[in-house]
Amino acid sequence: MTVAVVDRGPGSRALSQHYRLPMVDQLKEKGAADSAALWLDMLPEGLVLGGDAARFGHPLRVDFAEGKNAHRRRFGGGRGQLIARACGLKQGRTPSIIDATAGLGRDAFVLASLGCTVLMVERVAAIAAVLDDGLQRARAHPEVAEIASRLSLRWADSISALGQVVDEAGVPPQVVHLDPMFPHREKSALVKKDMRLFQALAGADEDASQLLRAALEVATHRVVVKRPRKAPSIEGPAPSHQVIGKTSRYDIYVHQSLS
Ligand SMILES: C[S@@+](CC[C@H](N)C(=O)[O-])C[C@H]1O[C@@H](n2cnc3c(N)ncnc32)[C@H](O)[C@@H]1O
Repeated sequence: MTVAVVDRGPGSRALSQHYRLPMVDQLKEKGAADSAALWLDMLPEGLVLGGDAARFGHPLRVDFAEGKNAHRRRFGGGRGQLIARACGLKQGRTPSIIDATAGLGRDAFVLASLGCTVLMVERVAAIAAVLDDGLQRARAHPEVAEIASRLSLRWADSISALGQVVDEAGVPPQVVHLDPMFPHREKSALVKKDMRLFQALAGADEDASQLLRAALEVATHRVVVKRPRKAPSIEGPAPSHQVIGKTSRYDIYVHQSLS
């Protein structure tokens, strides 16, 4: 799927060079000539990722201070929620975490809001670009700046680069969090439009078993993998145990317990 950067001057050109994405002339209006194309546009409210509205719905933007992220921060259930239990945040523990499938950073933001330092890794350029933009704005936002100071981002493929990312960070993570895409079942008309955009860009992450292997090599304590509740585990070693919620579950692969 092609993603082009809308030409709005030097900032957008730098973005296109950094992520090696083509530019599109503003006058051609964001890929209107090609309904399969997606675009990144630097607007006053932040970097937005969009495409043909009938196919993909509203453009996406990462905003850690508003919307779903803000709601989950206020009412999400703190350390009682599934992700916190899976990552071992019991009794005040705040492990260091790599989120090796960062996406829009929602899970990483939850973990950072509970006190963890989280290094996010995302391999799709356009997703990494909107996530980085959201992170920069969060660092300047009084309500979430403190949380955002615990988040960092690398644009890389975790399968090939996790070892190098860890070397650069200087300390191996205690926990690696994985939430690969899961192939969707029949009811594609019911798949939310922003998910369709995401699926068009990220695909079905069919190399998840290689990702699990790479994660197991770098995590000192555990790897946690989010799955739909009834989905099979990722091909590879059997999980040590599971934490099961209403719609999703975590498979947990333990090297040693978190103290
Ligand atoms: C389901 S989404 C993750 C959503 C994320 N947990 C959140 O809260 O926003 C999966 C993401 O993982 C990314 N991904 C999958 N395999 C990856 C890999 N090997 N390296 C880096 N990113 C990967 C995909 O590009 C996609 O953006």
